[in-house]
Amino acid sequence: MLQVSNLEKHYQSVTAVNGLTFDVNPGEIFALLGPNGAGKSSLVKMLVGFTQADNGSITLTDGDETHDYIPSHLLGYLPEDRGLYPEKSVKQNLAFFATLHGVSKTDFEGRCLHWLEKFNLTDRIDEPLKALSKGNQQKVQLISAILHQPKWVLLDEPFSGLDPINQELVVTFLAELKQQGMTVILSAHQMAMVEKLADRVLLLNQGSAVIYGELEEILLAKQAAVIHVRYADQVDITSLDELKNNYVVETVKSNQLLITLQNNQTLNGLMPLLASLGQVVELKNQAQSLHTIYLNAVAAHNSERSSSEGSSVEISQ
Ligand SMILES: Nc1ncnc2c1ncn2[C@@H]1O[C@H](COP(=O)(O)OP(=O)(O)OP(=O)(O)O)[C@@H](O)[C@H]1O
Repeated sequence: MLQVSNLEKHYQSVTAVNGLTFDVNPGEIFALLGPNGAGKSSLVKMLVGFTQADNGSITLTDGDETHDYIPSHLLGYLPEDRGLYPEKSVKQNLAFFATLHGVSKTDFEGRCLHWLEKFNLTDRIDEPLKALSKGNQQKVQLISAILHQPKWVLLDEPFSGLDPINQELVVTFLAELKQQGMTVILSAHQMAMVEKLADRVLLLNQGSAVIYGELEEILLAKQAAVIHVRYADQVDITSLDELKNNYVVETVKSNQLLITLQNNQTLNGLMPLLASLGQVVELKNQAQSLHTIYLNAVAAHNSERSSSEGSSVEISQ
């Protein structure tokens, strides 16, 4: 288990990571999300021990041992700055990393062929890396990170630079790592991919946690809150004060409403009001994608931050 508590990282005047607390459970796929500059890479570098935290703690428990970062013998790492040997062949590159991690020759041969086939790269095995497209080089780098079958896999933006077909291959790749019992932490900007595979997510903004938890629960909570209603005929919400004054109602079309339930409001309370407006022919939850949830949460957090900064400026004046 990985436990992060009140972690902070400052660079001169910039607070890159601002008091983060979260856990990563063994065997799960954990996604770090957030806009550019949110602090993901700074966090990742502390998790792998490349930089020191200014405050707080990281505790990795592995059997009887504890570590204050993920040690290299337990880790498969795809760093933000990629680096392989362009003049060497695909196989030589992979063999180099496998040897570095003590993988036997027999294990290497089997795993190398297995993953190259999964990524449609089998026939490129003897070509120099520089002859491959950037996306294909990235796939080789991904393979190099996990050939030694580490317990923990940390991937900084594994989808970047890949076309949709190759992004899907990476989703399959990550699902297989999970199946093999590895714990995967990844940072990513591709919400559709994250939605397909993450068990839990941590959304960062300006170094702080904005959303943290089970992906399924996050999606369900948002889904339950927005109700789409379609009537047989057009309706006039101004005729019903109790609805328009107490609920957030948006008229989508003359016969369709979108209602966002606020704290403590329930469908039971809403139903009689909806029925009194006209004949309801369809009532459904409006699913929100992770993409929309992300955008709304970041926008709300930014406006909260700027209004609290604004008020503190007024006080200091
Ligand atoms: N070495 C550094 N020196 C000074 N500031 C830094 C350094 N590294 C990161 N920062 C700043 O810390 C903040 C967080 O950056 P970080 O790279 O961790 O974000 P990120 O979420 O990984 O962004 P991206 O999605 O663009 O990779 C940014 O404001 C960045 O400019």
